[in-house]
Amino acid sequence: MTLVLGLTGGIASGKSTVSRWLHQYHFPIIDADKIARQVVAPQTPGLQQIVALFSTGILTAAGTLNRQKLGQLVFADQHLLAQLTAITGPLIRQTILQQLIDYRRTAAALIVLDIPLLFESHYQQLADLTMLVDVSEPIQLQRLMARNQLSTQAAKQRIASQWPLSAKRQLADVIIDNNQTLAVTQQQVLKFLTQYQLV
Ligand SMILES: CC(C)(COP(=O)(O)OP(=O)(O)OC[C@H]1O[C@@H](n2cnc3c(N)ncnc32)[C@H](O)[C@@H]1O)[C@@H](O)C(=O)NCCC(=O)NCCS
Ligand SMILES: Nc1ncnc2c1ncn2[C@@H]1O[C@H](COP(=O)(O)OP(=O)(O)OP(=O)(O)O)[C@@H](O)[C@H]1O
Repeated sequence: MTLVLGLTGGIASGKSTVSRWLHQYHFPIIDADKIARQVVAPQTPGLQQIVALFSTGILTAAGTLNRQKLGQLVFADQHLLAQLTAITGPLIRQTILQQLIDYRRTAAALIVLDIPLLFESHYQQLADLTMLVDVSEPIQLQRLMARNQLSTQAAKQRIASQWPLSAKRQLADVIIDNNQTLAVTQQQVLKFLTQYQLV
């Protein structure tokens, strides 16, 4: 029996951190951010569509997508973000669905869907259970600014481009509180795995 876990959070709330721990137990991870990078790799239809929308100025000298520049543009303009997501969203969904089929065939006890926009894009329908990696807004802001070297305004714009964590809290089955140390968070993940007899 396979349990499909929809893992989500807000930007910089700690999804990748929790996902890395789950991967240490050899559970397969379907990583939407990683897939989002694959579907816009050089020579893909995804990258061609982005160039058609933003011009070749959105490429690096090496011909790859300039992610930093694109992030600066789209997170400052909701309309542009919607246009980008209209290109990447269907490509990401197709890959997620295929990976889910492939991993189901391996009869893994747990498959993790690590998807930032799990609720916004209705991916929770694919999951048996949803888990939210939760943080308070001041801590989220602080960690995001530190990790991405962003100003307060730019970090706030990125947070505002997603549903607030307060809304996601109402929908999640399991909430992991990531406001404290990594060790405290890890304990909660272990408790979950034990409760579901996955370790
Ligand atoms: C804008 C881009 C180029 C910025 O790249 P960058 O390497 O700086 O960030 P990265 O991809 O690692 O994303 C970091 C975080 O931003 C947030 N984020 C990314 N895309 C979106 C989006 N469309 N809407 C809201 N938040 C988003 C997520 O929390 C994600 O974990 C990139 O995020 C992107 O291509 N986004 C569109 C694809 C997408 O929708 N991804 C979400 C997968 S569900
Ligand atoms: N409990 C914690 N204590 C201190 N720092 C933490 C903690 N949890 C995560 N971090 C740090 O906060 C940042 C965000 O964490 P992480 O990258 O796991 O978030 P994420 O939700 O995957 O982000 P994104 O949505 O942007 O991909 C990272 O720099 C990480 O090292």
